[in-house]
Amino acid sequence: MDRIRIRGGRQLNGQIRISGAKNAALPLMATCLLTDEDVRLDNVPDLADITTMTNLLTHLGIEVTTRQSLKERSVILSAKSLSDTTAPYDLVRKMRASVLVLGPLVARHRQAKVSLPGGCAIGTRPVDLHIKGLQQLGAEIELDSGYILAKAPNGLRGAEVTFPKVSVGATENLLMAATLAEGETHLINAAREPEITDLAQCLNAMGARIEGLGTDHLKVTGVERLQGCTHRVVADRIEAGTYAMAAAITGGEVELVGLHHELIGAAAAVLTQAGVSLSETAQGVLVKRTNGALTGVDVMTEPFPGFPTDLQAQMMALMTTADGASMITETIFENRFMHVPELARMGASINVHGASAMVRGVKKLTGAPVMATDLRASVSLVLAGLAAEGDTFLNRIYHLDRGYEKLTAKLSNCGAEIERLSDGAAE
Ligand SMILES: CC(=O)N[C@H]1[C@@H](OP(=O)(O)OP(=O)(O)OC[C@H]2O[C@@H](n3ccc(=O)[nH]c3=O)[C@H](O)[C@@H]2O)O[C@H](CO)[C@@H](O)[C@@H]1O
Ligand SMILES: C=C(OP(=O)(O)O)C(=O)O
Repeated sequence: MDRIRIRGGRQLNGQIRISGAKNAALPLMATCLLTDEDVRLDNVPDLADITTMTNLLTHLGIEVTTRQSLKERSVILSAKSLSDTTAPYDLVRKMRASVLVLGPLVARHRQAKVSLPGGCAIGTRPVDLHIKGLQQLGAEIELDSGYILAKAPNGLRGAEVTFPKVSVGATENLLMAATLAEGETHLINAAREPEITDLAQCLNAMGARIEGLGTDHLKVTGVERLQGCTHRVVADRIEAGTYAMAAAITGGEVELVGLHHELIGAAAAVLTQAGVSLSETAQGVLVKRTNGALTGVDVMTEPFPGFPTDLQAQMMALMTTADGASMITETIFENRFMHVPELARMGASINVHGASAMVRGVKKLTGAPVMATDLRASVSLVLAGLAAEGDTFLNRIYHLDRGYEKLTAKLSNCGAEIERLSDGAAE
């Protein structure tokens, strides 16, 4: 199994091009199930999760063509006919976002059989809100042998769906399904993440009628059919936030290219408080420490526009060497502190009490062999390794391949000493 070796202590200086967002590209790929015309997506990141979604769509009978130019990758998806409406366990278990085919399949093809995704390292992650919402749109749903069996023989019909809890995935599934439902659908207490706005913009370009973009009340007037379109995937604000924190933890200066300042949102406000300056440039955002030192700040994860849970682990890594203490509270997932014991092995001082972690800044971290069980926890250990004295060896790096395109190249182009070691390479 591959590992990453990081020799810490190098400042990051230079430019990093921000890729298209994984969490936008995945639901966008599922939109092809809503039309028999081609959906072309530009700025699609080259990631393991995109390959998993490609494999799932191919399994369903979609023709997927990938075009790679010097700068970026495009994917053309054609769902002229489907050979299957089943998303099997073996594909769904690899990636929870596979459940996003449920809404589009039942809306256009009037039936779907999708494996229940099950829990994962960060929490139990049920899909009850997806199921209840689709039932409110008229789908008949049963659970059988680990599968969601959904049908809507006469098509879906619009309804008012109030989510009891904000869910990104449930909002996306319902939004896609509602585009082809008869009549009006109101999604109330909908998630407002920029990736949802990106999805709604793509659906509108396909002929959907969605209003209220960027708000927690999406109104969808169903249409009979959707057409193809070309859409550019929004930049990855989580990747950008991660590299902003990498620049800050090493005391360097990095320009994040291809990113609008507003997209970083609450993370930018927290970073500013911690002593990191983010200024707009012609090409993106320049990140550096404001006055040399980092200051401990309290952070609580929340649905957008709050501080994203997908940056919590990286923020914690940043706080390990800040002056003073920082209280980090995770409110979205019940088990998203797996990075804590590994950061502690590198010399961090962190105490967890329930959903909060108290981080007391230390003078330095030291390199160590570490591993993590999810994507963001893994990358937080990369950040710690960049700042640590000595060598860090990161194991189980397949998690990183799910969400960080060209991670080692992007960091080493900015002066990091980081390399991927193939199985058997000497330490
Ligand atoms: C592919 C993708 O975009 N993944 C993101 C998406 O995941 P995902 O869409 O799975 O996350 P949700 O927003 O749905 O989950 C938020 C919370 O709601 C709970 N919940 C969710 C659905 C449901 O039916 N019932 C229920 O109880 C979850 O367990 C969790 O505690 O949003 C998360 C929260 O910003 C991010 O961390 C993930 O990176
Ligand atoms: C939790 C994440 O992804 P997923 O929802 O695909 O597990 C993530 O991107 O941090």
